[in-house]
Amino acid sequence: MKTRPGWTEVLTCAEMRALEQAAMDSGKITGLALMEAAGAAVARAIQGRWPLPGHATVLCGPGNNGGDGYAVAALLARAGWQLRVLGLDNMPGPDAAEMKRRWAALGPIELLTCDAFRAGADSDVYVDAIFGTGLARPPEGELAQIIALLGGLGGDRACFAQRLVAVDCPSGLCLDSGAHLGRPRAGDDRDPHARLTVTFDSPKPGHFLERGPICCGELVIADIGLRQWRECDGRALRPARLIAIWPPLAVEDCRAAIYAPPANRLAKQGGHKFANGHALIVAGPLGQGGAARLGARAALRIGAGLVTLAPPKAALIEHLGPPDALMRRGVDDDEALAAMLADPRITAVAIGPGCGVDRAGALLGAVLASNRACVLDADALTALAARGFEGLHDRCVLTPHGGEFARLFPDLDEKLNGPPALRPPRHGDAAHPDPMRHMADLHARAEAAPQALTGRHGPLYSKLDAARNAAARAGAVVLLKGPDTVIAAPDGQARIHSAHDIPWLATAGAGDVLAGIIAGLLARGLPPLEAAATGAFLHAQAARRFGPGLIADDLPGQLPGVLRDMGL
Ligand SMILES: NC(=O)C1=CN([C@@H]2O[C@H](COP(=O)(O)OP(=O)(O)OC[C@H]3O[C@@H](n4cnc5c(N)ncnc54)[C@H](O)[C@@H]3O)[C@@H](O)[C@H]2O)[C@@H](O)CC1
Ligand SMILES: [K+]
Repeated sequence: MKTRPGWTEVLTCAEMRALEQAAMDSGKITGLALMEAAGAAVARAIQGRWPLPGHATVLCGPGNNGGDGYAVAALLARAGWQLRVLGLDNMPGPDAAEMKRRWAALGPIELLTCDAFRAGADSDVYVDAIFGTGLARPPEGELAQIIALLGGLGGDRACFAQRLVAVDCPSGLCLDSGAHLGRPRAGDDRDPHARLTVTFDSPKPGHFLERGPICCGELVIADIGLRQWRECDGRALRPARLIAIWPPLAVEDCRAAIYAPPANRLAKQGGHKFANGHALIVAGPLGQGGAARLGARAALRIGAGLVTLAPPKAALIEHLGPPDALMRRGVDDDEALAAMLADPRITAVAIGPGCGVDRAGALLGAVLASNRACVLDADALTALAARGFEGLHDRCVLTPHGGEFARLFPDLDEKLNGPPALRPPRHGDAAHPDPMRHMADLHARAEAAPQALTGRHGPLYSKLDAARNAAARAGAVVLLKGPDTVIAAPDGQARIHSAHDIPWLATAGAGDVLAGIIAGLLARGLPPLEAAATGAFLHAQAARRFGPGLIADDLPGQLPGVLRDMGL
């Protein structure tokens, strides 16, 4: 698969509202015009996928998402579609009311109830315009049941999933977090899955996080005329930029980021190998060197000029094999490491993979005192949790998975996932004797007290919030791993990399390779946030390029092809 790397800006729901308000306050555009543009974008997306007019059922909720639904209905009807529109007996805001009035001149509005929904004839397309960014609490009563029906409660999951078009999001999804309000965080069978979601101006975090990518289906980002406010005045509305690195969107490429690092301290050395930096990968005791070797190989492949592997002297014998390009130097203690790091040509360090917690704890002080750009992963994170954050600085990149994050930031983890006793087992946890039973227990407890797993008031605390809070507290870049990787810097800048499409990347040693790629990019002079975000992307691209059957050893060898695909 050849994809060009791209990125797109992401707005939280509050930022989206602020942007819309700024545009309307300028007097140059009205809310009604925005809603017309939104409705037109959804109608266009439907007509693009169902070129022949057919039957459509449009479900309109109480607010502006519902207003978009009435606008879609009117446009489809004018294009020759047969429409069935269900809505609420309420008085929405002025723009949605105008759309409702316009539709009412064209056709009837049935009351949006379960019975009415079930009674109607089958449709080619179902448009979910019940809730969008305004969802503030879990849907209840009839609306909750209709949403559950769309999710396949009546056994119709497969039948709706291919025909469901979501306006902004499948209803019930919190667009700031990607979780469902008042529902088990790990998801639920009743969550609607759309074939297509059309969102406006910019994606929201919930399109990329947690259940979002699974429930939204194909994501279409429609320009509705807000761009000029986002690009000019919008800066003031969004002090901390959030960017999603999202392969299908080729907005810009990251070629410049990789091969013209702006801050390469050694650039003046021209084409010399030291101009590409020197990465030091700390390795562990005899018999545990594989993880660090994977990282070292990845650092070489991503273009670090030199890579040195540093195991204890007694373990050097384990590293006699390839790659021959790799240098090896024994390091037994913190003094030896400090002496090695006195060489200014070493531009980045990675410590943790296969290191052993004791050795990582003993060497961590020397790594941090050297003030070098560094990646702290695996055992180094466990050691850090025990030792505290003193000495961390803004050139450190912490790469925890969920379990390591919980050890480092237990309060943030609890805010995100609920008390440890109530969250699903995950990577890094002590093995649960019976994971299936454990999940069943969790679901039962969540049914009894849904607020135990997610809050009942939106927006929910998100993985993005957790990573940002963690980065601010640690004073370092935090890369929180998962199918949705969030990377945050202490100043609030953040990146999301969504990789739900490559489940085969969850394989032993993949994290060690990621640490090596980031160390290689840091060694080349990339700033820590960019090194971590670009690293996460390249790592995922390598897995995409290889496909299923991947083992971590395959990843570094894919990197040259990934770079070639990007035109490098
Ligand atoms: N912000 C923008 O720039 C634009 C927004 N548009 C549409 O407007 C939507 C947001 O509109 P709204 O803010 O009106 O919100 P929604 O239409 O998403 O929410 C509906 C209303 O229901 C109420 N509500 C929330 N949770 C509820 C619950 N559980 N049960 C019952 N009622 C509940 C809220 O008070 C809200 O006003 C977007 O998703 C999008 O579809 C578009 O028209 C284009 C421009
Ligand atoms: K919706």
